[in-house]
Amino acid sequence: MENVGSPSASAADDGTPVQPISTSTPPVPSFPALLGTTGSGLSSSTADVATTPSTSQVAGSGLSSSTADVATTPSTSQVAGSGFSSSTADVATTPSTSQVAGSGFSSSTADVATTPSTSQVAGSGFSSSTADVATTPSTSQVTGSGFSSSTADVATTPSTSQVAGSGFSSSTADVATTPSTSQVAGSGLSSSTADVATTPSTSQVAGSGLSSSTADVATTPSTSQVAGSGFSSSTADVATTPSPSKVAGSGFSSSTQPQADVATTPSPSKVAGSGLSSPTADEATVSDVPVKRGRGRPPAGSKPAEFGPMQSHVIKKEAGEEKDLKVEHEISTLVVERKLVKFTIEQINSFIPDKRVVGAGSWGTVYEGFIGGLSGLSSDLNGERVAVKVGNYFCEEKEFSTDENYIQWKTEIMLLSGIKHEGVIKLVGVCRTNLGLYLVYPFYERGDLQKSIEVLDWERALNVITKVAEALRVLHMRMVVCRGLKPADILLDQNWNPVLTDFGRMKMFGDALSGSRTFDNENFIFSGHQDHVFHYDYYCLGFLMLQVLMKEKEADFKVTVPKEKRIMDLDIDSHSCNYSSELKEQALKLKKQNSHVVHLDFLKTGGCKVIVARKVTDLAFQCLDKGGVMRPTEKEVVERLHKIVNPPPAHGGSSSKSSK
Ligand SMILES: Nc1ncnc2c1ncn2[C@@H]1O[C@H](COP(=O)(O)OP(=O)(O)OP(=O)(O)O)[C@@H](O)[C@H]1O
Repeated sequence: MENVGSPSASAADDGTPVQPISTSTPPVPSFPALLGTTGSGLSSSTADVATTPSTSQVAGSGLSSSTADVATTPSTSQVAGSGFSSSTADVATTPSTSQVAGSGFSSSTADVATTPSTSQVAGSGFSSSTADVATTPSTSQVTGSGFSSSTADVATTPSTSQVAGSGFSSSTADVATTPSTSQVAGSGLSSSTADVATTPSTSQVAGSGLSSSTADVATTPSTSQVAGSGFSSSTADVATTPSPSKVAGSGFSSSTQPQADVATTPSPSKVAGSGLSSPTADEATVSDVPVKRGRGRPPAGSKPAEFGPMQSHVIKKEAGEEKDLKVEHEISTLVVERKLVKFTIEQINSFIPDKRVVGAGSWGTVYEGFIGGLSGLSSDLNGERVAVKVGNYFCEEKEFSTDENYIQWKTEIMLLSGIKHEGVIKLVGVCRTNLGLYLVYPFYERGDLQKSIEVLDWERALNVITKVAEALRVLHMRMVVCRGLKPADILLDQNWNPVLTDFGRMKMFGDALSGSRTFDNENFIFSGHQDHVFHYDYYCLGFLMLQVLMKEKEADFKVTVPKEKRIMDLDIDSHSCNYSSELKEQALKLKKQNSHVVHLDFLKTGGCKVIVARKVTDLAFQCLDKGGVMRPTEKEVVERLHKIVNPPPAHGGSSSKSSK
């Protein structure tokens, strides 16, 4: 595959500002003038009240789908190589265009868009562009291999995201009145996020590296640039002037105003040669983790973790051995940027004096705890019941920064501190010592869904399914994939509302598919291609739905359900739903395994009507469609569940909860 575009700025060594990456748009892939389908694949085009064509084309193998409601111009979707191209527009007055030239996935969605929402992939990769109430385009382009995502809500100007080489570029804006721009020219990650930004939040990588720019209520740009290889991060809250951060050579540059509420001057940070620059408004916080270089004995006065149950697992290392500069920077940056509470090991131990274990997994052990009246902690934490997750051990042979436990710990922190949603667990705080990694969350007394799956009544069961689907959609909008959602990863609050937990295994888009789920995934993962990781989550959701409907703790459904506990026996053969032959085969296989679809309890206790149970079952099976053709979109899954939970009034009356 050809990478079009190259870094337009080279490493400077004299401290001069980094040249911005050329904003010229990568060439639009040319497509054969095809109408309909030429290779194998599906081409579907649907329009309601469309005054111009809704065009959908497939040249190689793949799926091209184009849907328009009240579109006055075409909603165009094209696939030239193998891949998936989807273009959806509601009340769009200009085209919503989505194109794939190589293999990949290109999705363009616009609601009430008055200009195009454009999404293009030229090489292999993923390009997604979503706009709600956008008055100008929300553009997302990948030319080489990589990922480019651009999302705008109520954007009045474009939210642009571009990848020219291989890499990841994400640009998100809420109520942005000017562009939120994110660009990668070489390989690397460039992420730009703005909430209520009135000017651009710009993030650019020219060489390889990471450039991240985040602004909340910023009235001027929050700029972050990397020209050579390195890391550049710029964060501002209620900033009225720029928080620029630049790296020209290789190195690290961080500019943050973490404790300034209304910062009126820039917090600039620049590295021209190689090295570290972090002149922030809060340097004490950045440097409060002592930086150790090389090997050495533990510093005088340092205490080992008191963790009784953990001691046997911990491979003791000389303190300082693993504390390389990179790890320190990573942690310091995370703690400061994400405004995390960093607990000491003494505090962690005081939270869990009796070490009561409530759960365990492959990463660690979870203890029930309580934050007592500790000085030095904010008052809203005192008195909170918490769960403390303790990493199992570090592997001595590995370099610390590449240790899988450490990577999962960091992933969990990065993802959880970046996503605030009622369906996603909150991170209360973190702790790291030479011997242990710790994560602190609110405590969920009802525990995980696996423990409670048998006692859920119908209404709660439907509520769990719907809220998990909503949370999954939110994760996907942030480009996070679960990679193996299962009941043990869903905690239930006092009101039986679910929250997703266990984010260590989740990934930002771009990693190979893996997960702890064992069922059938070798069949499902058609090619191991990155496009499918999002679909895989919905496959898992389908499975989870069946587990809830059948009150099955186990994922493989091989357990034989006693006859008296059997459920409504779905007559799959004569069933009127639109199962594909492959899906029907799968449903029949499940049926043969004595697995039926809705647990008898639900019907017996007057919990649900057969017709409603069937609707949920249909949806679950469609999520399970291996071929992916029948699988509903994320939006559709959530909308259909909402309609099931709260159906529209039959005769113009008010909507009522009649899902029973
Ligand atoms: N906040 C919490 N409140 C109550 N119980 C919890 C909480 N967090 C986790 N648990 C319990 O601990 C169990 C293990 O937690 P978790 O799945 O996060 O660990 P893990 O080591 O990351 O697991 P995995 O092997 O799936 O990666 C959960 O299934 C749940 O029963």
